[in-house]
Amino acid sequence: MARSPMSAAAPVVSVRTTFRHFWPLMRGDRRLLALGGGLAIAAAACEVAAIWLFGVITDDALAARDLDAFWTPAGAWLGIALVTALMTFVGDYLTTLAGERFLLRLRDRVFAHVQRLSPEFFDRGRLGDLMARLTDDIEAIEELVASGLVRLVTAVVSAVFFLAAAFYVRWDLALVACALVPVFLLVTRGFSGRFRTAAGAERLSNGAMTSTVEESLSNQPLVQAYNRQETEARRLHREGRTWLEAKMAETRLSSLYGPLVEVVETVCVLVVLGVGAWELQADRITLGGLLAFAAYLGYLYPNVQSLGEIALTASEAAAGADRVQEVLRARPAVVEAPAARTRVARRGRIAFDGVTFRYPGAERPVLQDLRFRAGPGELVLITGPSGSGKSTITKLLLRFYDPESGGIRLDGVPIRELSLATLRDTVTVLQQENLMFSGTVRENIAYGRPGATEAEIVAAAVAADAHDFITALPQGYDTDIGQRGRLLSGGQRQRVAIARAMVRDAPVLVLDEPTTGLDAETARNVLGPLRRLMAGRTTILITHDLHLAPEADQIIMLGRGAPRQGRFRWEPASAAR
Ligand SMILES: Nc1ncnc2c1ncn2[C@@H]1O[C@H](COP(=O)(O)OP(=O)(O)OP(=O)(O)O)[C@@H](O)[C@H]1O
Repeated sequence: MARSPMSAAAPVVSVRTTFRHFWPLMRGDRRLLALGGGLAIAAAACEVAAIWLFGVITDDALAARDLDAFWTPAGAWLGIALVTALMTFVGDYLTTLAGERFLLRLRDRVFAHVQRLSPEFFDRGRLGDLMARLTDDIEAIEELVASGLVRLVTAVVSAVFFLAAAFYVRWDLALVACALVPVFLLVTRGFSGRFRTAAGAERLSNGAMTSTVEESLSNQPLVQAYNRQETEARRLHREGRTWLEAKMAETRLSSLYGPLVEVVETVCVLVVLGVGAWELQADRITLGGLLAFAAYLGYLYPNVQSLGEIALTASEAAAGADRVQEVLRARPAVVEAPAARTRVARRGRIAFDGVTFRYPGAERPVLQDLRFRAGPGELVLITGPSGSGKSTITKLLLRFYDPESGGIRLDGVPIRELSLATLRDTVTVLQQENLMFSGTVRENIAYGRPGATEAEIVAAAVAADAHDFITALPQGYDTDIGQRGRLLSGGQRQRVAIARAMVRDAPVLVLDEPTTGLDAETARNVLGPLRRLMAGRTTILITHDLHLAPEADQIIMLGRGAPRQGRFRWEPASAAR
């Protein structure tokens, strides 16, 4: 497996940097988030009032054995409970809505970025790991930037409320209760660094496991044909074990944290109750006052505890954010010119002017001083041994990479000056493997040009000799062709791909080994549709198969050194040289 361009362990970025980086994406929903947070804080204020009413009921109705004194505070308490319930519901709803919208925006942004990266990025990285970054890791960021922020603010403000109320009831007892804070800070500090490392390891092994599942499942025909099910199961088991260990290391920390803080809390509550009992005996506090005080502590401590948990979640989010930011830092191999042209003549004249190219990091160039020109209706056949750089020509023409020296022109305009969309709109590539999406035959043909009419789709299918087999399918053009079109035969997929290229109707056509994988008869049969597709267009045909050589206007032979080429009618004798 090639080394991934994304390192195994992403560089560590602080929680603050993560927050600063992703907060701008919250724009548009900040008010929603603030409203959600505001309601959560108001609900906490209501809790303070409710506890105060509880103290009033204890002293005025229960301790004084006076039922009349019960009704007013009880009614107020019920009213407050209803308002709190409503505010909690609306607050939760708004916070979640803001968080999910942030997530949607973030995912869209990362996906749009990923779609601009060169194929190189996908070739070197592991797809499953990238998928994990686009799902789980992005969600972790949401927990830091949106819902985490609201939880943090709410917990801080609530803690302040309950602490202030406790101080109001008995400041000296409240001071005893505050003894928790430094212990709590020390415990949290000790945990969060370790938790961050453990969470990073867990994210990483999660990515590795997803990659293994993705790879194994997408290669199932190979796995089953070679009886390698057990190897794959072992591979996944190994990754699963690593994940289990990483998850347990993380859980050991997160599960230890809660109980540890609770023990500290219990000690504090017991000290407060002990001092309270003494004060009660000396008549310096009422029973209602003491119970209300204890209740304020009962609400204060969970908030303090959740502050610690938020610190741990933030560490986890930062670990995920590192991995997402690494994707965002990846740069495409080519950059669009600032004032790129969006119009070309669309005639399809192409010129390679002394193109030399080497892949990033490669020692030797794949192509050296490649020169040729071609115009509408012409066929350039490119041949040569495997690995000689034939498919690389397509990648350069589509500008997935820029040449090291020399240049490529389209209708007289250097392709570096064109917008990528304009350039790629002008060129249709029929790839070696006919890539399909799951969906219907119609959708797959129309993929060539969004908005293609029914008549255009059918005409393209007819020209591609695909119409007859499509209408014989159970639901005709509406038949689902399965994952990556696997319910169709190789030859049928080829024709659907030709129909898709027809619908696209671009002036330049690149056929990359169009008959690879087809048996001799099927290959002969697609020649007709291919010729119809080529008619009037500038065609580059990359092939080992020299069937179409006699029709070529130019043949370029790639190999070691400079390409050999000629503008000639094919004569088998010259092929041997
Ligand atoms: N993304 C890449 N990074 C580095 N080297 C690459 C990359 N893609 C291809 N190569 C190398 O460049 C050379 C040319 O590859 P290319 O796919 O253009 O060959 P080809 O002539 O089309 O081969 P085939 O006939 O087998 O399809 C090969 O040696 C290959 O190993």
